[in-house]
Amino acid sequence: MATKLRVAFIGAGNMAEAMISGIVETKTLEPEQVIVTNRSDEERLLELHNKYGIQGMVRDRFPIDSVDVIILAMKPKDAETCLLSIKDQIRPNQVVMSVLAGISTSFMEEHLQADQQVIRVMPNTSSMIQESATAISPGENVTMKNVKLAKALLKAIGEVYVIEEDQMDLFTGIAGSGPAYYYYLMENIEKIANENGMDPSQARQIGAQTILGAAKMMLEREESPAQLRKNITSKNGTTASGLEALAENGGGKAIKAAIEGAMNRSKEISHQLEKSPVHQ
Ligand SMILES: NC(=O)C1=CN([C@@H]2O[C@H](COP(=O)(O)OP(=O)(O)OC[C@H]3O[C@@H](n4cnc5c(N)ncnc54)[C@H](O)[C@@H]3O)[C@@H](O)[C@H]2O)C=CC1
Ligand SMILES: O=C(O)[C@@H]1CCC=N1
Repeated sequence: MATKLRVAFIGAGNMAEAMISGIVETKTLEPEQVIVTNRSDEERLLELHNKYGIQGMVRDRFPIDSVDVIILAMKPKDAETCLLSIKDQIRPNQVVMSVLAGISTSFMEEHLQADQQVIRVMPNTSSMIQESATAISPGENVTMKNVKLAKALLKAIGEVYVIEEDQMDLFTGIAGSGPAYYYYLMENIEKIANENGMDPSQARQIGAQTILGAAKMMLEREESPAQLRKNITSKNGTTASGLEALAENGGGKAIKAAIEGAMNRSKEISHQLEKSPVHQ
């Protein structure tokens, strides 16, 4: 990683913090190489400065020319205004990365200068502990050198996959939103454990270790998930009963609906923005 590289986050919410935490804690960048901005919430900027040592400043005071990489981390609905506000201030050799759900590289390119280098990124909040599954799709003008730079930067927050942009909505449904499904599963495990007399914090440890073990098996073993499942399932045993109940209660259907729901929302955000008056 270039030692002098300077990176600015526009947007100081949960996702920006999760990424900053990974980048600073792994020492991929020194805190003074990272700037975070928002519109006006100085208290939040001070909080991030105190936690990570990075520089915080409100958007109007931020000298955008002073950074090499700009990471857009506001809500998708605020993207268009933000892109138009930076359009005339940025140079072609600055890279604009966006972590926004549903914001395509062509949308960014159309709202910036014609030759602007842009990269669409989809991380998740496990960035905070350097365990994100992050996808990137480079825009048309980005150089290979800057794709490599983006990969190196994002490696600080977990695993990085370069994917075709037409897979980005699906990736968002599986991985960007994905941690929430496992947290929801865990909330329910804790609830059931509590109803059956187990301390919720102990249930959380046990449930999380079980998810972690299964995740590691899928990453480290060659068997398919179906085979790994079969290996646990004794005839007339407990797992068979559990899986039967899961199927009878629409387990597979629920997982499909969740991923498709998130994927379709990502597509919908793109379509809504493309139809917006400023865009036309
Ligand atoms: N939270 C998550 O798990 C993930 C979020 N994302 C994407 O990250 C983006 C941000 O999400 P969160 O951090 O959860 O939202 P958030 O609501 O916590 O943070 C958004 C931030 O953007 C700031 N902001 C809005 N407009 C601005 C502007 N014009 N200039 C400067 N700052 C501005 C707000 O003040 C706020 O600090 C979203 O677009 C979302 O799609 C992507 C992957 C995962
Ligand atoms: O809920 C959202 O829209 C964002 C994008 C992926 C995760 N959180």
